[in-house]
Amino acid sequence: MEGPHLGWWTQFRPPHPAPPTCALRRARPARMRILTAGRGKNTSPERREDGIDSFSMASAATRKSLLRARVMDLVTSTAILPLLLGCVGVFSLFKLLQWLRARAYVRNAVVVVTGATSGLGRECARVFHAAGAKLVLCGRNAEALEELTRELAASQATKVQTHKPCTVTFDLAEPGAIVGAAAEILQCFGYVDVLINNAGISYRGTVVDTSLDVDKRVMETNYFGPVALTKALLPSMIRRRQGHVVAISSIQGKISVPFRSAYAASKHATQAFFDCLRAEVEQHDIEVTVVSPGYIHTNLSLNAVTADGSKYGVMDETTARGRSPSQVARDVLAAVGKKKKDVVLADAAPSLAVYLRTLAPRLFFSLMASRARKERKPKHC
Ligand SMILES: NC(=O)C1=CN([C@@H]2O[C@H](COP(=O)(O)OP(=O)(O)OC[C@H]3O[C@@H](n4cnc5c(N)ncnc54)[C@H](OP(=O)(O)O)[C@@H]3O)[C@@H](O)[C@H]2O)C=CC1
Ligand SMILES: CCCCCCCCCCCCCCCC(=O)OCC(=O)COP(=O)(O)O
Repeated sequence: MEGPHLGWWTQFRPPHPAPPTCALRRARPARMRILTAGRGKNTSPERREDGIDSFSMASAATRKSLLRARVMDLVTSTAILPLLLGCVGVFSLFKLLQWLRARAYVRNAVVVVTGATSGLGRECARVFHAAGAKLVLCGRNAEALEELTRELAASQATKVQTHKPCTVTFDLAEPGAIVGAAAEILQCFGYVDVLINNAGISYRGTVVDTSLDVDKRVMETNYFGPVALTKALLPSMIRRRQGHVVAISSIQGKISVPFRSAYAASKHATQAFFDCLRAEVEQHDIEVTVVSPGYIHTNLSLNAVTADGSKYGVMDETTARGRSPSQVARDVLAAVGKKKKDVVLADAAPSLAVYLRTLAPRLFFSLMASRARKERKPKHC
């Protein structure tokens, strides 16, 4: 007998419902087995007490559905496992091919890294060198560049053939230095395959207190310098119909947080410029990748400038708790190898904040205002 609570749907039940497959029947919870006991006695394929197999008693239609159920059982028990293993195999093969292609892309490629003397730039130099790239290391400090070159030349923990890097010393914030530096870069190996615009400087201060010179300095280093260098190297890439420009931006190129006006503005400008460039140079087969990391454990906060242009000189907790620069450098290598166009390398909250800024701007702005109120109290403002 059916319980009253089961009654309403039974009138829609087909006259000869297909019995559940073995797998399903096994999975059916005990409560349901009790509720359905006594129902559909004629259609149950189980052996009754009098020993008569209900299969042999069933009508033609029921037999057909029983047969279908048994075939399904067979298919699921025999085909699903090989099918699953096949999918895993194809996926692994695809990933392996992708990895091999990415590795081949950077092997023997001429890769320019700006800001190679510290943090993410130095780690990029290490991972691209180990991947077989011909490096042009750029920075302001010639001695630090030479030291890194010696370190890389001495390192042998790689199976691919490595190359001795070339170094070029210049200041990205000096507009007059860029054209000469680009010529020097081109002289190193004769051409450039990948330009990684990594060098940058951060900032701490209020808009009200910050001198315009500081805004300009941050923009020169983070925006106009990389833009000038890219423009200087682009014609040779276009001539060869080959090249890849990478901009190390920041999650602050997508969202703006208080007391970072100059830095966030420079990174937003970077995102915009390189997005435009990507669209324009696609016809010349040139790739553009914008990378937007969250906090990385580097010297960025130590080297940041403040409202009056002096050095901030503090290792912020957020920076100290940031991702390891070597991991981020490996992610940059992977992004370049896969010719990714836009990559965010940040934790969940900043990544979600990017969507919040677009989908619920009022909420995002009030969160930022409350962040400003909290941060204003203890320090630097
Ligand atoms: N650390 C972080 O939390 C994050 C960093 N980023 C970005 O990563 C990039 C690398 O920064 P990171 O490694 O963290 O910081 P670091 O301060 O450790 O390194 C910055 C590098 O940029 C170089 N640089 C600074 N100013 C100039 C200049 N005027 N001309 C030439 N080179 C210059 C520095 O050279 P020098 O040694 O001579 O000072 C140094 O090599 C930056 O673009 C930064 O905005 C993005 C998101 C998060
Ligand atoms: C739907 C839920 C969404 C939750 C979102 C809550 C809002 C969270 C705000 C997060 C702000 C994150 C700021 C991240 C800043 C950052 O990672 O910057 C990277 C840098 O470039 C570091 O530079 P800095 O000089 O500022 O150290």
